[in-house]
Amino acid sequence: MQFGGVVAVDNLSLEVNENEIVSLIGPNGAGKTTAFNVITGVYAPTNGAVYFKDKMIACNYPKGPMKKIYAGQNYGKYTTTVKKTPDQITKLNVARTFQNIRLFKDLTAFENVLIAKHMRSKANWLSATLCLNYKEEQKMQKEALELLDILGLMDVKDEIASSLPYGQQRHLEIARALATEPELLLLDEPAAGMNPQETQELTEFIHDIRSKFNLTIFMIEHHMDLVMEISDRIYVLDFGKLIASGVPEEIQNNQQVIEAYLGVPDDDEE
Ligand SMILES: Nc1ncnc2c1ncn2[C@@H]1O[C@H](COP(=O)(O)OP(=O)(O)OP(=O)(O)O)[C@@H](O)[C@H]1O
Repeated sequence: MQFGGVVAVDNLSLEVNENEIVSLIGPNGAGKTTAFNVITGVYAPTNGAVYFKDKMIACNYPKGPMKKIYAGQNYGKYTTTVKKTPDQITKLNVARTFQNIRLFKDLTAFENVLIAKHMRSKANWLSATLCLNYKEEQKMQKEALELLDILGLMDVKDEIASSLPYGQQRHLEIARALATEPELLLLDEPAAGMNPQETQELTEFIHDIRSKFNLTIFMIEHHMDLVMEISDRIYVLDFGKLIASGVPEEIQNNQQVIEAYLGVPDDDEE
């Protein structure tokens, strides 16, 4: 993925298998969020492809002015264009949360989850307003409440999202992502801004939702305790390039990773 002359993600190839928890780590600016944005259809890759359950959901190759300035590898390898919007990718059962929380700030916690439920539904807001599809609407409301309960947000279901403490807003974002009934859940720095105790609770919580919702989880995270405890496998990016991949023990002992990342304490690390 190249932005003008900047190669943000360079020849990255990775896979996440069903039911795994896989983490993508690396220093600031390594290209992690860009990789998520390519996977979820926010950006078309400059030269590359993304597959979900063996189906191509994105594919692109250098075109127009990019033909001249493309600085990556595998020129000529990709020859088709497949571009699904983030919305279409959500409908394929891929959901994500964002580094900077993106809730509907002026709606309640319940409404935030209910809107996400509507993503899965044939009913639209108009038919909901006119009380068409009454049964489906009732079912979605019930499921939204169940999710709020599981996420420990029942007490604040009628609170305006922006008025909730930060930790609860993060939980609400996950509830909203789960409401779209994903098979693959992408979490972009879910523990950002959390203290060690909240981070530990989140670690257990991510474990729980994987089994409860039969999820595959792909996660960007800077909190190494969480990453090392929870990940089945880890990929490490540095300056857009993959420098290591493996199980947590391999990553912890990889000299290149230690130098690039683990050796440099993050500001919010203990
Ligand atoms: N829309 C964009 N236009 C231009 N450059 C971009 C754009 N998005 C990202 N970049 C650049 O791509 C590189 C990778 O950024 P990215 O945000 O993906 O890194 P990151 O690993 O997620 O960092 P962080 O941990 O700080 O979130 C950076 O050099 C960034 O400035």
